[in-house]
Amino acid sequence: MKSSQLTFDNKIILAPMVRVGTLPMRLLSLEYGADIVYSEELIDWKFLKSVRRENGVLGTIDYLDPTDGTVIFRTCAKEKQNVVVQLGTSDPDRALKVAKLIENDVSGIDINMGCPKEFSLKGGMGAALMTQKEKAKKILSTLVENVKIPVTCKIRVFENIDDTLTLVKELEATGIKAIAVHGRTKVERPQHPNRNHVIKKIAETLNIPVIANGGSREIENYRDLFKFKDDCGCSSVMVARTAQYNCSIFRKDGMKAMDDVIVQYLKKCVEYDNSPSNTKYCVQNMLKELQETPRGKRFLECQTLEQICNIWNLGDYCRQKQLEYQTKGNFGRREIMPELLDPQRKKQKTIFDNENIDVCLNCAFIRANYTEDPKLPKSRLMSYCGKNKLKSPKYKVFNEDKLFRAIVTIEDKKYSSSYWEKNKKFAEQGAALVACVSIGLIDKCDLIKDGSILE
Ligand SMILES: Cc1cc2nc3c(=O)[nH]c(=O)nc-3n(C[C@H](O)[C@H](O)[C@H](O)COP(=O)(O)O)c2cc1C
Repeated sequence: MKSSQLTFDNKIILAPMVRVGTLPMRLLSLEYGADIVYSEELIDWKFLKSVRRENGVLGTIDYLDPTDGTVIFRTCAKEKQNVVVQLGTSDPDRALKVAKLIENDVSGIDINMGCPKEFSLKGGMGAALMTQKEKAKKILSTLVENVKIPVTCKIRVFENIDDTLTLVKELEATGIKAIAVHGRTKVERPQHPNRNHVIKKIAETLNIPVIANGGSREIENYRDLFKFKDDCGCSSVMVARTAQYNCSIFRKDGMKAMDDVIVQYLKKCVEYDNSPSNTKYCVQNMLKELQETPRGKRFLECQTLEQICNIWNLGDYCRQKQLEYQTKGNFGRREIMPELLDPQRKKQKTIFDNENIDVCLNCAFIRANYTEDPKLPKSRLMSYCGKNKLKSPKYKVFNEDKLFRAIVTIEDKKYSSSYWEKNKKFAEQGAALVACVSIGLIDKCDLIKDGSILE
């Protein structure tokens, strides 16, 4: 219904940020006080090949890559009224197909017209659209005419104010509900001053809400958000980098300490089974130079959500939650749904399944747990075989999507870890670890304590 549609005046908004604007960050920003949260930029063709699934265990709606089950976009009811998906596109028809796919799950669609990255420009997306006005207008008008949720776009500015004003007037005429303006040109970087006066001119010229962006350098606390937006003559403000470092910037009552924010963020990551790599990336952004401290270095070694949580004393919370989810059913990120597998991957999975593994544990190899080489699982296994006059262990490595799993064979018995490692060496160590536990060279309880065993 029109009356319940998202509006864009007097709003404080989390800006679209690749890898940062995933579900846990969006939900936490809303909890702290953001009015609207934008997703990271999602490329149209990735969305188009995705499959929509309602995840009953997590209570989310997932758009999954059918070839490997990875999450392209995850959303949930808690953000439904406030989330805008940002699309990277160069084609009205593709953009419309995506919009129709997602229009019942989100509250708005934004078109990225400001990204200056080579990948976007070469694909005719992002800032390339600012110089291909007809195409830009066609994308926006196609969406406005055919989808029931508001459409917005996010641009940068031209060197010349008049060119910028001509562009925004034409974009406004397509029927978009708001326009976010990052006050730098395509070639300018964060160290260049933001052209607040140009944003102001745009706000004076247009009738739709103009969302001021680009002010992170001048935004250190909640009050600064308002100073920046007033300086730009806008009623709404969108913030990226300041929120990337500490999303409690949205709190009226002042910012929270970094560790408090990390704890709240990690809880959301566990609750919504965010991928360890994405979680790690976002926490790294919050830690900044603190990554160099002993705690930061321990954090950098982490490979699983549980290991990351341990550092902020949330290990028990993480284990409990994961157990709860496991008993409810399949919620795993990398659990591949057989019906979605393409024929090539089906073949690979079958090959792995047919290996008839004798002992399999979900066991991650954590390099930091082994200070001396002779203590490494592979070395231990090798010396065990030598002492007992057995043939040397034989390793077979499997590779899927830049992730690795190995099987080690000792005396015709096959051992493997079901955890996919980031490289071949780690995969072999993981398989050796399983063999060591099974043979009794390493105590399973120790592995549970140090976070290597994940179930
Ligand atoms: C890590 C990161 C990722 C970003 N990803 C996107 C994106 O996906 N789409 C987009 O339109 N802008 C993206 N931006 C640009 C921001 O949305 C914003 O326009 C810019 O950082 C200026 O705002 P700020 O001064 O508040 O940081 C990104 C910026 C950062 C720092």
